[in-house]
Amino acid sequence: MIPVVKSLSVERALSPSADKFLVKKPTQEQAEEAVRTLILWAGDDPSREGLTETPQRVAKAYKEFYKGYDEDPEVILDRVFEEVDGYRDMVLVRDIPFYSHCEHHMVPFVGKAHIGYYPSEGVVGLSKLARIVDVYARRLQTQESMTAQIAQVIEAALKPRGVAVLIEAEHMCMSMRGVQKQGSSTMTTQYTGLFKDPAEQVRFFTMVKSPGL
Ligand SMILES: Nc1nc2c(ncn2[C@@H]2O[C@H](COP(=O)(O)OP(=O)(O)OP(=O)(O)O)[C@@H](O)[C@H]2O)c(=O)[nH]1
Ligand SMILES: [Zn+2]
Repeated sequence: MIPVVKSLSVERALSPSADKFLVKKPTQEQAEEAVRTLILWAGDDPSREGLTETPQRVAKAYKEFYKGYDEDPEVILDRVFEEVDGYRDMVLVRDIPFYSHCEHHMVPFVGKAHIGYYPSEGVVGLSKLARIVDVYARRLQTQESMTAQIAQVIEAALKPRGVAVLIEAEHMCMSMRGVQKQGSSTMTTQYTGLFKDPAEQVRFFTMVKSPGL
């Protein structure tokens, strides 16, 4: 859940999934000023030559890192293909790479998502599953909420007989700072419908980890 930013006036929805948390978006100038403050906080001089254009670049990069706030996953999953000649077995898209930022430190966590589902009324374009991963990855959240949100939106849009989402990632907040445990990875899973059955979970996991192309 995204907390209300009380110091900002109620004006603009932060994201489609957070309609009730309305905040005013700062101007480009305000964003750049905030970056200058952080450069000072780091101990450097924002007016030295190498750093003068940095605030502008960081503000631009943030637009890319967090563009998921401007995207609606339900629109992405809008198109369902019903003609699949009776295909009913699992559809699995695995090894979808993503870059995200944890909401606790705003430091990257990087990994792969695997999404499986059993179709009922139709199938969705395969690329759309990867796009859904990016929508949530490009917002601030925890790995757990990202996993749950991906499963929920597929469930709502496709009404499949079951959805399985597995995410594995390395959190830079655990490797480059804090506890400093390089190479540890975190796995999260969310299962609905048929995937509540442990045998289905084993099948999903076996397919995810089977040798690739
Ligand atoms: N559950 C969960 N925790 C996360 C995620 N990303 C970062 N964290 C953790 O968030 C926690 C924040 O803990 P705090 O004690 O409030 O902050 P901190 O002092 O910076 O913690 P340390 O990382 O232990 O130095 C840390 O344990 C992080 O490892 C995530 O996606 N899911
Ligand atoms: Zn973190």
